Amino acid sequence: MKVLANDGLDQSGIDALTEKGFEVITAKVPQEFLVDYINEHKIRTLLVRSATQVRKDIIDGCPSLDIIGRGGVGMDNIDVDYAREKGIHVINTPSASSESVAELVFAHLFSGARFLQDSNRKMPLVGDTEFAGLKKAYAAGIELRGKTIGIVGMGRIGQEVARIALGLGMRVVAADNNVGKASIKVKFYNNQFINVDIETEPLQEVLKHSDFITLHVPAQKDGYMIGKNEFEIMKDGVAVVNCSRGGVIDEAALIQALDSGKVRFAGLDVFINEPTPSKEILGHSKISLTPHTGASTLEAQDRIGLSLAEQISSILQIQ
Ligand SMILES: O=C(O)[C@H](O)COP(=O)(O)O
Repeated sequence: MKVLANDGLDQSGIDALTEKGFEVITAKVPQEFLVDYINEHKIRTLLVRSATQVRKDIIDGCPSLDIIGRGGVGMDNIDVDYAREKGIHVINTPSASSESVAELVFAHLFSGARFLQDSNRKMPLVGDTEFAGLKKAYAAGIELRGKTIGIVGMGRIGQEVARIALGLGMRVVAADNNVGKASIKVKFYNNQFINVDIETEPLQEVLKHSDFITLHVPAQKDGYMIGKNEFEIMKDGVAVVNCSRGGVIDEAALIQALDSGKVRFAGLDVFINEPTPSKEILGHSKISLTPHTGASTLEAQDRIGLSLAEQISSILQIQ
């Protein structure tokens, strides 16, 4: 029983699968050779992250496949319905990375609020006499405490963001077409639990009233969710973070809003044309940028590996 983990797999998953008798191959097979590789090696389970595309050509070309597994949440790189129609099991790990993605949201928020991305870029480049100038340029930082964070998408990650925000003393507002009221349980260090009910509001209201906006929605099929019109209704000096999918924000409109000062800063873990961001995004002093690493923590990948191994064993009924 061969498993090809084409975008890698944490050792936890490799060990758990090997223990059950699977042979786990972690070769990174280029997209164009994937069909031949899977057939030649009689692969029955294909595991991917977001890099490998599992489209109709792979599904039709590889009749040996029983399972397609996504180590992560978003399955926009897999033709899920088509694969299921063909009788292939398609699985993912929806809850394994929520904490890690939510923490990255705050890494971007703190970075932008205190100009870390710009000082990291500039300090190695300036001479002694210019440091004072930089200090002045970075003097107008802002605090998160007491500010309003607007969470767009109150799924697992959105709720984890809310938990951290409440712990930081932020006011939380949220929009979600599917969740009317999110009940969040917050645990504090003294082991006290507090239940907080967050009623969702229409997107426009959240955009209007938030100091910070963070997006937790799937890849958009019908154009940008946040474009010129949406930036216009936001507060002056708002900050926007996107750790969901590239293409949710219109990047040209974002650059314009940053340059005009409408948007104070942006944090982007995802962007159009991944893995290569546009020059404008890459060099912008007001953008804190990461290369789609929301789920890339030791803890999240460990949980993802274990979850995939458990699901595969259970589907194939291996005790
Ligand atoms: O959908 C996800 O789980 C994230 O976007 C993570 O993607 P990655 O596994 O490619 O890091």
